[in-house]
Amino acid sequence: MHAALSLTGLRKSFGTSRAVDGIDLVVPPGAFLGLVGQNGAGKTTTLSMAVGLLRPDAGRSLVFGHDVWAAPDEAKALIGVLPDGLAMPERLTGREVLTYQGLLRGMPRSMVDQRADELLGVLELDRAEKTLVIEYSTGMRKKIGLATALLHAPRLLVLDEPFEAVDPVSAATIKTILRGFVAGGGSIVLSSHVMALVEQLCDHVAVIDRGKVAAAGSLAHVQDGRSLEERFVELVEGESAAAKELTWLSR
Ligand SMILES: Nc1ncnc2c1ncn2[C@@H]1O[C@H](COP(=O)(O)OP(=O)(O)OP(=O)(O)O)[C@@H](O)[C@H]1O
Repeated sequence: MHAALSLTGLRKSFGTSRAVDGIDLVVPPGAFLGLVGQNGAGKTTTLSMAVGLLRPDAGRSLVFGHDVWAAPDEAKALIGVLPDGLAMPERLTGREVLTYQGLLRGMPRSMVDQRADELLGVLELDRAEKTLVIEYSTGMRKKIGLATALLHAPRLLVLDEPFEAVDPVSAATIKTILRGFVAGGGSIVLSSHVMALVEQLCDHVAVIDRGKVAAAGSLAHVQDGRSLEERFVELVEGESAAAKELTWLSR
């Protein structure tokens, strides 16, 4: 059986700075993997290359065995993506965004309408009916982005910080949707800075540090008997930085 996602030797430099430095990662089918790492570690760059939004300098990304660059139609039909800093058609309403995306994917209009109704309802995007995306809050943009990623019922979801700026009620809804997606046989890769959330939701973890995989595997394997936060700090050697103080703030 093919892996849901298989990354081999992914590399990307921006100018002289190497953002991703040889990432190898396998996401088994049915896995819910949390990708964690410090700011600038290379998570977004890795995920963008994994889904075919950014061309790597070297390496491959296979989605259920389909190369995202050599066989983009097959690969992209299987993935739903919530990219970082989502570029959206700003002058459309939330419903129009879903209709546009659904029709672009070749879905029948009746199916697009029915799923859009359900997604807007479940994600409580009531205002989305009439409000243009340009007027959305950050959290609403995340939610309509997630709805877009789910619309065509993909087999793999790749979500860049899906809970960022989302209120607790909506976060609970999103967690339920994602758990249901995995229970139904789907696979998920999500990036997050919130270790508690990764521990709560994910069964696999990959820790990225300075463009490389510092640790990857089942949650229990990576935790190695400690909390994910403790293990993370240890792996990325961030303890000394975390302990630094601004002495001039003390009175
Ligand atoms: N388009 C770009 N041009 C130049 N440098 C970039 C570009 N995109 C990313 N970088 C650099 O690549 C490195 C990795 O960035 P990336 O956004 O992948 O990190 P990240 O782990 O997602 O960080 P964060 O947690 O802060 O979102 C950083 O040093 C960043 O400055």
